[in-house]
Amino acid sequence: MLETIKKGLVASCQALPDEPLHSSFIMAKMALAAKMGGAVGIRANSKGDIIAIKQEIDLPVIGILKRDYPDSEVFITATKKELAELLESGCEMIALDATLRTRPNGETLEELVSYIRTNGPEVQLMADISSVEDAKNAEQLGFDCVSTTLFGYTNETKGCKLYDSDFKFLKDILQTVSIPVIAEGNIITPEMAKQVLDLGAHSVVVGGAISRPQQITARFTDMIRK
Ligand SMILES: CC(=O)N[C@H](C=O)[C@@H](O)[C@H](O)[C@H](O)COP(=O)(O)O
Repeated sequence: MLETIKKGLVASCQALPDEPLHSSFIMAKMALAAKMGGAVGIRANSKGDIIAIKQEIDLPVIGILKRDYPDSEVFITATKKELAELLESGCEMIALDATLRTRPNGETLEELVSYIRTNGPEVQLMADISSVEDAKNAEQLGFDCVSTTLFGYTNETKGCKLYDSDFKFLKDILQTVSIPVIAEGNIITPEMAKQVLDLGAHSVVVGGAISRPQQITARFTDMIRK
């Protein structure tokens, strides 16, 4: 999958239960629209959405499974249970929270990596990271790539945006690891997508700016009200 998405756009097509477009049917159509627009890969949440997307189009999929646990802040593919479900979805790559935070049920990131390498050796692994330390650790554990997904979404990085200080965080990660770095999170314009690729990102994942109409609409209404 990494070869297919090189220097291309991956569209994240996700709508959680509290979002208006929550529906595997709609996510599959969203993915089709993204393909028609030139996306080379899809990032999607849940076995049901991924299966629906795979029935609609032939692009490779980065699968995740978001689930909240009471004993941990980790919610993107947190435990082996989510990995097992994703292995049944047919996705080419699995992304998981690779922060150094404590996981639910005391499971460790190392255990999860070895679970996938044993049970789905053909599936590539993306580390969703929030810091330079996360990135280093993920490379050591043998992840195939890292993504800047969680920068701005942990207690330590709350309020940060990937584009802050001219994408300083992305530049730091690019200097830290030698595995491919995917730029993801708050990339909201075509210019930003081009910029992160020019900086050296392997590919770029865009979510809300493509597939969350409520976010897109708010960008217009916020500007009009100013
Ligand atoms: C932090 C978190 O839960 N991120 C999720 C990860 O899959 C998605 O909700 C994001 O849409 C995705 O990362 C793309 O980012 P953006 O929608 O900003 O382009």
